[in-house]
Amino acid sequence: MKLSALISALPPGSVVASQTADTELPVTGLTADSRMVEPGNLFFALAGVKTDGARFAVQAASRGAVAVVAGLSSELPDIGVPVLRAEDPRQALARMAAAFFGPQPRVMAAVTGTAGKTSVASFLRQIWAHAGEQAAMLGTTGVTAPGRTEYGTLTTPDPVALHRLLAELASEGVTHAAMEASSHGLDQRRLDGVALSVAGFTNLGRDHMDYHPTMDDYMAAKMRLFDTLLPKGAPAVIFADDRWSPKAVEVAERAGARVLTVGRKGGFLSLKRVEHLRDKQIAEVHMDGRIFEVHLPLAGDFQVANALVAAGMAIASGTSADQAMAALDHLSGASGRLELVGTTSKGAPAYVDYAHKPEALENVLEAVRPFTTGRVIVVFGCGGDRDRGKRPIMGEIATRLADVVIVTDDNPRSEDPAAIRAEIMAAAQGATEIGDRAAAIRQAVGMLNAGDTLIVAGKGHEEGQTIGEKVLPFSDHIEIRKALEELKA
Ligand SMILES: CC(=O)N[C@H]1[C@@H](OP(=O)(O)OP(=O)(O)OC[C@H]2O[C@@H](n3ccc(=O)[nH]c3=O)[C@H](O)[C@@H]2O)O[C@H](CO)[C@@H](O)[C@@H]1O[C@H](C)C(=O)N[C@@H](C)C(=O)N[C@H](CCC(=O)O)C(=O)O
Ligand SMILES: Nc1ncnc2c1ncn2[C@@H]1O[C@H](COP(=O)(O)OP(=O)(O)OP(=O)(O)O)[C@@H](O)[C@H]1O
Ligand SMILES: N[C@H](CCC[C@H](N)C(=O)O)C(=O)O
Ligand SMILES: [Mg+2]
Repeated sequence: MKLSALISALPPGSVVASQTADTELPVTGLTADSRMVEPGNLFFALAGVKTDGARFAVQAASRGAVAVVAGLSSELPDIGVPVLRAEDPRQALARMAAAFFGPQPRVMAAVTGTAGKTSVASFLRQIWAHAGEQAAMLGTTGVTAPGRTEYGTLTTPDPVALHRLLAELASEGVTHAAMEASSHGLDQRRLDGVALSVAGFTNLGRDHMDYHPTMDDYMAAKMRLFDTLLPKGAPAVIFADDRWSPKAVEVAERAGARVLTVGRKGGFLSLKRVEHLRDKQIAEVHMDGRIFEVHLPLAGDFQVANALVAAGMAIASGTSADQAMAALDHLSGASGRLELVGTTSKGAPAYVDYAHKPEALENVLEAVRPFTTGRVIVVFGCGGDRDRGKRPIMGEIATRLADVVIVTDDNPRSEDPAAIRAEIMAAAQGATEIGDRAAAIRQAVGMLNAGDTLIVAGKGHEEGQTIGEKVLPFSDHIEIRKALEELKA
């Protein structure tokens, strides 16, 4: 593709080429990482959290970059290749990547919120598939599409990886794709080239306070999905019962979206009654004067919320209400989201859950209480090199809502694991500290009596424990199963 074709994918004037630039040059690929530049690539010099890509423009040029895109005030040495100046180089990258790779599934849906994104994206894919569509999802757990499942690393991939993937999916016949929009992804313009048909919002709680200076800034990043990325008049499906819902509705309405609210206070899908059983819930949902009885085969109040957001997004994107509602009776939970891994011979269940932030932990502990006649036992830790402020908050929540709390390690990364545990323990009166996560799980499983429930929180679907630079194989599922077997032996 010619450089001129990529430039014309952007709004006029948003990128300016130096006079010497030959815009008829062919571009062989796009990248923001100088180490990945191949001859003929267009290199994007982006200012990042750790460093500034401008420092690597020389390396990019020497590896054969055909031109460099940089910010208006970014200081570049003379690198001997044409420079394009962009007002918003991250947005230029996203839009050019979309133009470079071409096709996307016809119906693209994105969901944002602090908790529930993976679950909603997974449910939406399942509803579409149930309705006979070729459907995919991409997010924290990787990519799931007809004939492919791949483990991923980022919740929202960078634009180049994202658009390469969307083009592949489209060429494989996928017509519907649900993706997660993380606040990092939205803030860093990773989704700015996606042609959205529908967007969703679940809730807002404390997360990533190491990256976003305030809650308002965090909310504003999430709201880019509605006020910048969603085309005017397109549907915005918003969970109505969260503290931040009114704000989300206001932003989406102001941006000209067709706002559809779901939940107890929802106007589009209105939740009237929920009956909680141990591993299923029966919900009565009203829509347009019609009454649907949903038998959701999942535990946890929050899964009803996620199912309603997903159903709302499916209906808003063309699935019939009958098909969407019927599909809810057949949903499987996303891997590691309040997932029942096994039970003891006395019938006590052991769940794996991905709660790694305060509200999620609160929700999951509250969700199991109604069907726990004995004790709620929780094993959890907090990740290193991530928001430190959440550690004591999670310690307090665990001791308030569980009967037995075991504090352990969860991806200490470059930090001292004992110091992380100490920050949690400071607010977790009466908790036990066992650093070795496998030993913590074994101890918790060994304690289970009839009527008790175990929650192992924080790692969900993860398959490794990151200690320093190393990722050691680790799975909560495997450790729970091992401990249950030892108990039965
Ligand atoms: C903090 C953060 O979000 N960082 C992301 C960001 O990196 P950055 O631009 O800030 O990188 P940087 O290291 O400062 O470097 C600046 C620029 O110089 C370039 N560079 C750097 C070194 C070099 O030798 N040559 C070179 O060209 C880099 O490629 C980059 O373009 O942009 C990169 C490209 O898209 C991402 O890979 C990277 O994600 C890192 C790996 C990461 O861990 N991100 C996490 C926090 C994240 O994004 N999480 C969210 C949310 C998860 C959730 O829901 O909880 C997600 O969507 O996964
Ligand atoms: N609607 C919800 N409200 C509150 N908590 C929820 C909700 N949905 C899920 N959770 C909790 O959050 C955890 C993560 O859920 P999920 O993976 O669906 O969210 P996510 O937004 O994708 O999270 P992440 O940003 O970490 O990828 C679950 O294991 C559960 O504990
Ligand atoms: N996407 C999240 C996942 C956190 C999962 C938890 N196990 C941890 O390591 O903190 C993050 O990178 O902040
Ligand atoms: Mg997720």
